[in-house]
Amino acid sequence: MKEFFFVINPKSANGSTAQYWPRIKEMLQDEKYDFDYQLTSAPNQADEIAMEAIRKGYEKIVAVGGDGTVNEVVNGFFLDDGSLVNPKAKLGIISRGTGCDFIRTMGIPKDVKYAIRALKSGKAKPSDVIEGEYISQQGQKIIRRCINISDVGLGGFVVRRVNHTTKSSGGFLSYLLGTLLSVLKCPTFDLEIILDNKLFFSGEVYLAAVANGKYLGGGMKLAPEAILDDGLLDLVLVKAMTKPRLLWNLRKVYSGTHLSHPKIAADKCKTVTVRSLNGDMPLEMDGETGSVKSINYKLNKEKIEVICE
Ligand SMILES: Nc1ncnc2c1ncn2[C@@H]1O[C@H](COP(=O)(O)OP(=O)(O)OP(=O)(O)O)[C@@H](O)[C@H]1O
Repeated sequence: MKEFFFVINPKSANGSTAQYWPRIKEMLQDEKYDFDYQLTSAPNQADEIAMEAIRKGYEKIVAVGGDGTVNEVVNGFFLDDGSLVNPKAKLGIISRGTGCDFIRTMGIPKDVKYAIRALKSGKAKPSDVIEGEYISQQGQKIIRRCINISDVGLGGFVVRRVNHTTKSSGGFLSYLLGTLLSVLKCPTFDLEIILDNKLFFSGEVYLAAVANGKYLGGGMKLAPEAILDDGLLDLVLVKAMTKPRLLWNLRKVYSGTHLSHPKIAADKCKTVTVRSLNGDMPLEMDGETGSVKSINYKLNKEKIEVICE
């Protein structure tokens, strides 16, 4: 059995990974890596590919793509009941996305050459995994896991917009522009937020985020106090305020200095329920979007080991 299995999303980084993968493969061969690999041929396939590789016995599964690919591969590590397919399996990341937000908190190099070297370090750190449970628009109960951040409201609005652009100006600018335009259009949402079974807030908000990592949107430090393996969820609420005020305060989110703002609330907890009091709200989980009326968050019962420097 080879040491590594790479799952590559050729469509990531604006489609450029398709051309760049042969170069990565060459670098891996030069560094004498022992590996097999598979490219995805459609969306939402990376989780199945990762799970099959783990079942075959590979213990180092490396996602090559953006936050969406990392999300899918993470989902491939877990059975429906939240237990690991193989507790010895570890996640590696070669980031080829535009957002690249999870690796910022984990400290995985963005530069492919260094990311490849980090895979050899043999070091790994545990990360919590967020579990979101909701009813799909088709009426099915869905359990989806995410490793970085999930949010309802403005975040889903932004990601939907950005995912429909080419993202050719890079993550920072694409998400900044997407956020500015979305703020102008996005309404507030009348929500009820329940933390550890107690009502935390009820009223109009732009965004309710549940975080494990600190960053989203190509470098916005939305949850500066989030710690990857503390066994807690970080809730960040952006309550209703005027749009000029929201735009003005956006700069503070990049430096993570927004938590003291009177219209921001943040807390740590074990479980969060976000319930809309008027219709569906946009949902985002690690950059993948949907639409829900209510969602329950908790931490998955098992952590995932992530290979890092
Ligand atoms: N072969 C494929 N063809 C079309 N889409 C794919 C394929 N493989 C994966 N996808 C989809 O591509 C989307 C984007 O992937 P990903 O998020 O990894 O890249 P990105 O958008 O460039 O990065 P980021 O989310 O960090 O900005 C995901 O929704 C994924 O399901």
